Amino acid sequence: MIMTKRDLLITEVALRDGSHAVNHQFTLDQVVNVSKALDEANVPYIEVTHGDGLGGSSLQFGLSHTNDLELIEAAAATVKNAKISVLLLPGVGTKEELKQAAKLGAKMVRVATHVTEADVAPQHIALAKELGLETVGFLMMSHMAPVDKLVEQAKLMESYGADVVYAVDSAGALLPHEVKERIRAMKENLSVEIGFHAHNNLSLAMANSLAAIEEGATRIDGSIRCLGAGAGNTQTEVLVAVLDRLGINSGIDLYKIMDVAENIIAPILPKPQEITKDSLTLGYAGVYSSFLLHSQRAAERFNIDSRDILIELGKHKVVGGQEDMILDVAAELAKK
Ligand SMILES: C[C@H](O)CC(=O)C(=O)O
Ligand SMILES: [Mn+2]
Repeated sequence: MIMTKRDLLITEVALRDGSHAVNHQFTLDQVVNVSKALDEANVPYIEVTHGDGLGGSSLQFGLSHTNDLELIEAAAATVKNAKISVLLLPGVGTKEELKQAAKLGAKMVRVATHVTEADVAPQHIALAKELGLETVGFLMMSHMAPVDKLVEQAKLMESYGADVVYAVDSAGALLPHEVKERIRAMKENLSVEIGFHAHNNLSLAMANSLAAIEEGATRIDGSIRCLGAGAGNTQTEVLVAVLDRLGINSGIDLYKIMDVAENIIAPILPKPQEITKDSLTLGYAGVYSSFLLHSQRAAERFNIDSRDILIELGKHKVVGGQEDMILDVAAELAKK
C-alpha cells in the first residue's frame, strides 16, 4: 500500500458522472481498465455507479449496460490503493443496495440530495456510518439556494454524521464569486471537511474549483478528459497540473494521469467532451447537467430546438428526479 501525503483529495467521477455522457453504457472491461489505470496514477478515490447513483438504472434515468453492483465489485477487486466511492440518492437507491456495495468493496458513499432536501438523508448516512464507510453529504443544484439555506442544509448533513459535505454545482451555473461565498460560509459554520463538485458548462469548472480551494475546500471532484454530464467536470489531469503549479500536492502522478486521459479515456468517448450550444445552455439556464441527452432526444422527437427545452426547464426550476418533465415541456413547446 502506497502512503501518500496529500494536501487535498480528488475524487475521480468519470466512471459515475461520465455514465450520463455515455448513456449509462459502461462495460465491465472499461470500468476495470479505467479503474486500474487511475489507481496506478495514484488517484485516491474513484467513484463507480450509474450516473444517478445506486439503483439508477431505470426507464426514467436510463438503463445501464451492466449492473452497478457488478461494476463496483470489479473496480474494488482491481484497485490496490484507491478507494471506490459510490453515489446514493435516497429514494432512488435503497439501503439494501448500499449494504451490498459496502460488502463488494466500496469504501465511501456520497449521499446526494437536492440542496434544500438534506432531511431525506439521515437514515442513509446513519447506515453508511454503521457500515464503516466514509460518508459524504452531497448537496446538488447548489446554485438554486441562497447561501444561508445551503449552510443550514450542510449543517443538517453534518448533524446526521457526514464526514464531509459538498456543495455541488450540478448545472455548472455558479460563478466564481458565488462559489467563494458558499464555500466560505460552509467553512465558517461547519467543522467537517468541505468539498466542491463543478460542471464545466460555462467553462468555469477550473476557476470555480480553485475558488473553492482558496476558501478552504479540501475535497474536489474531477473527471478525466471531462468525462462527466454536460460539458463534464473539472478536468482531472489539468487540475493535477494546475495544483502542482500552485504548490498543492494532490499526490496524483501527472504524466500517468495525462496518459490515462489520452490513451484510455479518449478512445471510449462517444465524442470529445466540449462546450456545445446545449451544454452551454445548461449552465446559462441553470439546468441539471444530466438532462442534456434526455433533452436532445426530446428535441429530436418533437422537432424543436433543444436550447428552448433547456431554457424552459430552467424557468420551471426543474430538479433531478423530474426527468419526465422534459418530455412534458417539449410537448408543450411543440404545440406553440
Ligand atoms: C445524480 C447527479 O448526477 C449527481 C451529480 O453529479 C450532480 O448533481 O452534479
Ligand atoms: Mn455531477
